[in-house]
Amino acid sequence: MESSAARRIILASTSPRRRELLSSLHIPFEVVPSHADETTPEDWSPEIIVTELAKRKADAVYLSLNPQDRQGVIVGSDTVVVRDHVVLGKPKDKQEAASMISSLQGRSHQVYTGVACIDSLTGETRVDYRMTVVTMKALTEEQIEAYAASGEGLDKAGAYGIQGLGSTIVTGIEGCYFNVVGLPLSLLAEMLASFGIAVF
Ligand SMILES: Cc1cn([C@H]2C[C@H](O)[C@@H](COP(=O)(O)OP(=O)(O)OP(=O)(O)O)O2)c(=O)[nH]c1=O
Repeated sequence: MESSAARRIILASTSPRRRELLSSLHIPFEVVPSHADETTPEDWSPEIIVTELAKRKADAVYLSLNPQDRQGVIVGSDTVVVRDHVVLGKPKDKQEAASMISSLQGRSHQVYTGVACIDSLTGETRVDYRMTVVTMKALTEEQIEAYAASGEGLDKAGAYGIQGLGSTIVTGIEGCYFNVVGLPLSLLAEMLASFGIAVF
């Protein structure tokens, strides 16, 4: 298998979480923020939304590279929370954050993350996703307001962060933890391996 040092990895993301998660694989990478259009038709399923948006994010960076700089593998990713078939992205303010948490507490929901990898040398693209079930404890109105007021969930799908204070309101998960935080590392490692990049 080709050495990972021979291929660049470009993370097409503005997310500090995705950067931290990718760092934990101990492979060199660079970050190029991607500003793709994230609007989607109403009737798209969560699977289609996250795979299509992951691809759009990776594509935007691919297209921004000079043809002579196209050597690395570009990684794009997108996360949504789904409750009763309703897709929740990031809240627009603390009020919407409180209403999202109110709808998620005391029950389970799904978190979908799509990952797209583009080999910028050949244009070959792989896209896949993972789904994790997250269960949240029942919360009082005061607890919901206090958590929303912390601001932690404002830049996160579903208005919470399982990796922060949100850890105290999540009672369990089924599936990949890293998928909830925005980058399913076991899936990513498989996708990189298919491009000849071994993480160990
Ligand atoms: C549910 C959940 C989501 N999140 C985050 C992961 C994603 O960064 C974010 C969902 O928004 P995304 O639109 O997937 O990503 P982003 O805008 O943060 O970054 P990018 O530039 O790559 O598009 O929510 C957590 O950090 N913790 C959680 O528990």
